[in-house]
Amino acid sequence: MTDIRHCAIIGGGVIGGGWAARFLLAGLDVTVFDPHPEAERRLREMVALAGRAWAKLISAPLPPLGNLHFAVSLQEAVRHADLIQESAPEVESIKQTILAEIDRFAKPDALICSSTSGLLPTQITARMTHPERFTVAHPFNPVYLLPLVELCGGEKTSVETIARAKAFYAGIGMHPLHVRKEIDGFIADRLLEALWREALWLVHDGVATVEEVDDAIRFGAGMRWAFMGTFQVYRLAGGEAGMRHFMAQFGPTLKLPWTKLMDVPDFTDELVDLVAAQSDDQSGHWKFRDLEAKRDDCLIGIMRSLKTQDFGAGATLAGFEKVLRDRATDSDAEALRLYEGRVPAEWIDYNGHMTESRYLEIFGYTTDALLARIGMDDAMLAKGFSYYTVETHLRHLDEAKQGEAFVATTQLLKHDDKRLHVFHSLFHEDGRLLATAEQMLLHVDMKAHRAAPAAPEVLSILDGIAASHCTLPVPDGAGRSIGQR
Ligand SMILES: NC(=O)C1=CN([C@@H]2O[C@H](COP(=O)(O)OP(=O)(O)OC[C@H]3O[C@@H](n4cnc5c(N)ncnc54)[C@H](O)[C@@H]3O)[C@@H](O)[C@H]2O)C=CC1
Ligand SMILES: C[N+](C)(C)CC(=O)CC(=O)[O-]
Repeated sequence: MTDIRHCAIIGGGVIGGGWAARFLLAGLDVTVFDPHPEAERRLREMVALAGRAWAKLISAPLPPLGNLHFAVSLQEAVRHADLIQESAPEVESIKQTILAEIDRFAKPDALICSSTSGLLPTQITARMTHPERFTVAHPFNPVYLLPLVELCGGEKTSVETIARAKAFYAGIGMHPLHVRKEIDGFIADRLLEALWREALWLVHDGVATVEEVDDAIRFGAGMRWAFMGTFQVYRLAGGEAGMRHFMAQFGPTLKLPWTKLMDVPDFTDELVDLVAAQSDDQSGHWKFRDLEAKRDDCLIGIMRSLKTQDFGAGATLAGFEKVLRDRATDSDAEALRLYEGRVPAEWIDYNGHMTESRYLEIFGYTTDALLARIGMDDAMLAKGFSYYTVETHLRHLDEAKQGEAFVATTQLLKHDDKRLHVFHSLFHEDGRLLATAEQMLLHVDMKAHRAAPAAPEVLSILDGIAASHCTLPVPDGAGRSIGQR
């Protein structure tokens, strides 16, 4: 763990939102400045999406979520931050102004990073007084899932800054790649842009639709790129004779007019309309958030599978889970806070306090929140799978009055592929324990009307929660029956 605990994000769009989510999930506090009126809503939605993704991805105890705050000015956002992640629009003059302002208001020891996709660090830091503490930290969308972050310093960036940034990003589950030469586009976007150019030409020339271009990637090379990149893949394509044979055989084709390389198609209205219309044909039936969730689920599948191979991004994930396990102390582990609210007037009975059935109602909502947390979502229901509660032992311990606030927490006692044994606790806002409910749930195949093993992704989330909750003491009252002293 580094000394960085509080991060500021300037520009909370697609990338700033992704950073906010990754930082918060890693337990860091985050302050965001973005003048756009919709920025906070969009960013909070992204944090929710990322929380869902991490719950599915990571089988290790996560630290408590960091605190999220929206500042009304850049100065307010950066003044207490240990790290500032500039994620404003990709315009050199905007970045120069913002970085100069960050430099002016940040703490002297703050690390200043930019998410730029390809602008030169020396250029964008031209107006900073202390560019030695600056580095580009270029992420990939979705930032909360993809581990790569390219670090590229400018002429004045210090060696310590790069070392500090490397340690920080590695500590939040990323793979920092130091781009040692300052170049436009760094490494990854140079490659991505070459592919993007060729793709546009293929559509422009009527050779293929956007869908056909995507199919050419996703059913072939794209799958192997995910874990081997280009050089390792081509080494194997050279057969036993390896890279030398591959180069001898396919080197000459590079001279054939296969690619357009530096030619950029003009972004005429016709081309933009063509690409946009074909993209609508391909994906217009998807709601934006659903397509994001599908992308995330596919990435999670790839990363979890790579983890079993201890290879590429899977090895990074395994390393991060180890860090999380090592970092988790008994005091870090805590029951999940799943449901909170206030006692409404209609819940009050003739005794002047919350009536008994409402306790079970609250625990029912708590169970629903737990099921959502472990990935038992609408898609799972649509497939015909759910959890049913088969037993509850409810203890009424104290009373709550109208308007009083409460919070319900859950400790996972035990689980296997079909059973879920949980212990809910209901606390009054003043800290009094109001009630507990110990429940057994069964995973059910609703079409077959019988218990069935839960999906591996659900079980892996449960494994992650169990890894944390096994350090908690057995709650007082667990395993009790009526009349027992
Ligand atoms: N979208 C992508 O795929 C990737 C983008 N990047 C880089 O991340 C940076 C941000 O890009 P996106 O998030 O895609 O853009 P975006 O348009 O989604 O977000 C930019 C945000 O900056 C805010 N903003 C504008 N002026 C501001 C100011 N003066 N102060 C604070 N906030 C301001 C906007 O309101 C907006 O919410 C760019 O440098 C981009 O090159 C890096 C990797 C991938
Ligand atoms: C399009 N882009 C240049 C902003 C893309 C990136 O920088 C990285 C990514 O996520 O593809």
